[in-house]
Amino acid sequence: MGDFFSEMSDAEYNQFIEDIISKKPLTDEMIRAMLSVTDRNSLKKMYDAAVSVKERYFGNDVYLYSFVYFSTYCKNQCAFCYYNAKNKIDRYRITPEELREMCGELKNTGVHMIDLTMGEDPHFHNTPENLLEFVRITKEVTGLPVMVSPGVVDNDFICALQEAGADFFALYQETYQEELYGKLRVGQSFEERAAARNNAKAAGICIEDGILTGFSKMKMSNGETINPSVSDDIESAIVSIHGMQKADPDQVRVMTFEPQPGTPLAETTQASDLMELKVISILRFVFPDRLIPASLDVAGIPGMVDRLNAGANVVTSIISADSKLEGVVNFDRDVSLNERQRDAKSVIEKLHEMGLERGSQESFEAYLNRSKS
Ligand SMILES: C[S@@+](CC[C@H](N)C(=O)[O-])C[C@H]1O[C@@H](n2cnc3c(N)ncnc32)[C@H](O)[C@@H]1O
Ligand SMILES: C[C@H](CCN)[C@@H](N)C(=O)O
Ligand code: SF4
Repeated sequence: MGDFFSEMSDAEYNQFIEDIISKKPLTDEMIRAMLSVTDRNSLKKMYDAAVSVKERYFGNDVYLYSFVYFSTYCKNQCAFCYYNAKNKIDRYRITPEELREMCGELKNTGVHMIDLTMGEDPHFHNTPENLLEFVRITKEVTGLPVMVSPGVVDNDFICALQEAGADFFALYQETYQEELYGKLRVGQSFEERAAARNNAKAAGICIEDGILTGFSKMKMSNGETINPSVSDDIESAIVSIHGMQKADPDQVRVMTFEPQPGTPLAETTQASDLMELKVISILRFVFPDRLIPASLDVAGIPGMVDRLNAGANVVTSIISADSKLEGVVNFDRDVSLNERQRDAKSVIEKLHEMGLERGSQESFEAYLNRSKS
């Protein structure tokens, strides 16, 4: 028995691509069928279709974001996250002076935007001026657009971030399967998280939403169980893709959950990237003209190649080679700093090998301005 792509004639396959480009919606049956594809040739056809759609809107342009994880303190206890408040790890918080120095180094590396990310650190959550100062420093020193990833903050804070110069607000729902959400973002309101992203959109800031895959075999260290139909990646992805559509995000992502030491989900079996690659292609079919990241945090530059070849057009989590800062998933946590290959120069070299180009800063900022209007 064939699958969604193997049964298509060449004419039907080309028509499928044209339908996607003209934004014909996918049915749940189509999404389920695509997520169920396992045959290598059919996967290649799915990825190639996604790349064809991406090329129609973005050509060979790829955009690069530098990642500044400026505070790893957090008051939350997300079951999947290394920086979970209960995890006994070394944490850091950089100073405004250190940020200024880092921005000076990042300024001319070829990145299009700086992503300022933090745990939900009370030092910034209880005193918003501390984060607003970081946004202003980054804008002043680099002159580049700034993404903020502060976690859930109230509307006044969001409006102040917009006034301080924030261009993008990243806040990932992880899943729109609310029972699964409750097991992942323990004690955190689903509605408040979604509302913060909507408030950022209303404040005129571009927004990024995102989901995780890799929970089909989740194992809670406290012995708690979860209904397999709730943690099933295919059903969760379908619910989540529709959930993300509601807020009309300017960027959408998917990442593979990587179990982290010292966390409630540490014993979960690490899933392959396959589901992430399929979801990237389906995100391209559902959001044909939007930014879709390939995160270096999950599988570095080798992983970036697969994700770009599945329809992504942004490379994120770029960390300069000598940086002492962390990633989030940190696939390379155990690699010594100077062996980490997540710098912009290495990324751009690989893009050229792939026949891709670093997009112009003008085209990136034109996208931001179109999205904000
Ligand atoms: C951007 S970082 C921190 C920003 C902010 N504290 C927040 O939670 O939104 C948080 C994101 O990284 C991703 N993440 C965290 N731990 C992960 C893991 N172990 N595997 C994959 N993705 C992970 C999740 O999507 C999560 O929303
Ligand atoms: C998850 C992080 C992004 C936050 N806005 C970063 N490590 C990434 O993978 O892009
Ligand atoms: S995902 Fe964000 S909020 Fe959750 S524990 Fe990690 S840093 Fe904190």
